[in-house]
Amino acid sequence: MKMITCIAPINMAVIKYWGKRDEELILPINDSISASLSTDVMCAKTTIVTSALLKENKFWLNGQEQSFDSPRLTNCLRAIKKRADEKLPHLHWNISICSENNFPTAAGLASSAAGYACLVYALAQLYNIEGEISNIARQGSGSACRSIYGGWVRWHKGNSPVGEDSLAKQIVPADHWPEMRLLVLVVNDTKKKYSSAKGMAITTLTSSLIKYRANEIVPRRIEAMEQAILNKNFQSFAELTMKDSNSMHACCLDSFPPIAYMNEVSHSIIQLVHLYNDYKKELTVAYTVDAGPNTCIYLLESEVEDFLSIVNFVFPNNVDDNEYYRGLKLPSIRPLDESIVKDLNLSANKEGLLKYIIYTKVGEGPRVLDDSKEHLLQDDGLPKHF
Ligand SMILES: Nc1ncnc2c1ncn2[C@@H]1O[C@H](COP(=O)(O)OP(=O)(O)OP(=O)(O)O)[C@@H](O)[C@H]1O
Ligand SMILES: C[C@@](O)(CCOP(=O)(O)OP(=O)(O)O)CC(=O)O
Repeated sequence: MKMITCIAPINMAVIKYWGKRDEELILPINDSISASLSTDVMCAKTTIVTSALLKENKFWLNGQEQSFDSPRLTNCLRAIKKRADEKLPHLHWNISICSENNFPTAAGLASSAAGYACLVYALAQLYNIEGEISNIARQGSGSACRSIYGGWVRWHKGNSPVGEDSLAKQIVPADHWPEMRLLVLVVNDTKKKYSSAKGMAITTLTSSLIKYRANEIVPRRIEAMEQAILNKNFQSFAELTMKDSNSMHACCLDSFPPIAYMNEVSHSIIQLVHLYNDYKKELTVAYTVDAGPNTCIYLLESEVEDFLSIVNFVFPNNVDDNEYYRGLKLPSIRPLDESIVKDLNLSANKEGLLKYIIYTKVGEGPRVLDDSKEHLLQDDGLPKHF
């Protein structure tokens, strides 16, 4: 019997992956860049057990048994096993997988990225595989390849038709830009209508704008973004981040039928960011939105207090603070200055448009949890809480 438990981070893209050139192998039409986010705040956790006594392969996600036959899971498992030493006795035993996300699944918070990065990383440990595994995680979910590394990561789209060069590389580690923080403004954490996979398939098939984005816009923008990160140039980073998010959502709206992931709340957060940056006379906060209405704000630690007091004024809530503010410890949140309310002509929305706010930072890649108390499975391959 062998058992392994790992955790892996979600990541938040600043240059977005949107569109595939190969659906089955999950090969993208453009490079993308993201930051992996602290596993202390949000992570997927996966335990795998393999034993000669297991009668069949099993998979549980967030306490619910799932089919083991999903093509994405099968592809990852096949690709990993191909890299393992044929003589490993346990390579031919069945496996039990149990995974949990400590944040909402399939709600536009990159659960598939953390989930498949964790699965592939854990499988690689189980079968003693060394070296590049991001191109295997990619076959679970494209963005998962970036979660194989910590810090700032670039997914190179590659040119090979079979995808061996479509892999992620770390640009710089997590401690390169230690002041960088993220506020995830959770607008809606229910399951969305179009998964990223479905949405980007419609865009790739029907949008003419996406071709211009992939061939002209992103190739230029990606190099500028890499430089902005290397030089810790927040002005350039913020401009590129916001423009790229807008570009992805413009392509979604250019799809036929159009896909609208953002809602009115996302749009009013975006307007607020622009208003705030104009007021500060420089770009001090940057928004980015994935395939859902939740809006993520990249900002430096020194800006968190000011920006959050504005967000709280514009989006009042009556939720208990311990429930509303999640993640890292926030600086004290103070009421907004009357003068700013006047200068910016701010008005408060009705209560409850934001469900909660996650405060986090750039973090490390996947890792093994050695403590046996962390395992989600028992020796017999069944979940502990079954
Ligand atoms: N911990 C996990 N282990 C394995 N698979 C997972 C895990 N978490 C999520 N998944 C898979 O990812 C799917 C959700 O992916 P989807 O792209 O719809 O949402 P998301 O990743 O939360 O949002 P987005 O990618 O748009 O930010 C789940 O239905 C499941 O198949
Ligand atoms: C908007 C995005 O978050 C899209 C992520 O798409 P997925 O990686 O979830 O899609 P599949 O490859 O089909 O699983 C942008 C990004 O993370 O780059």
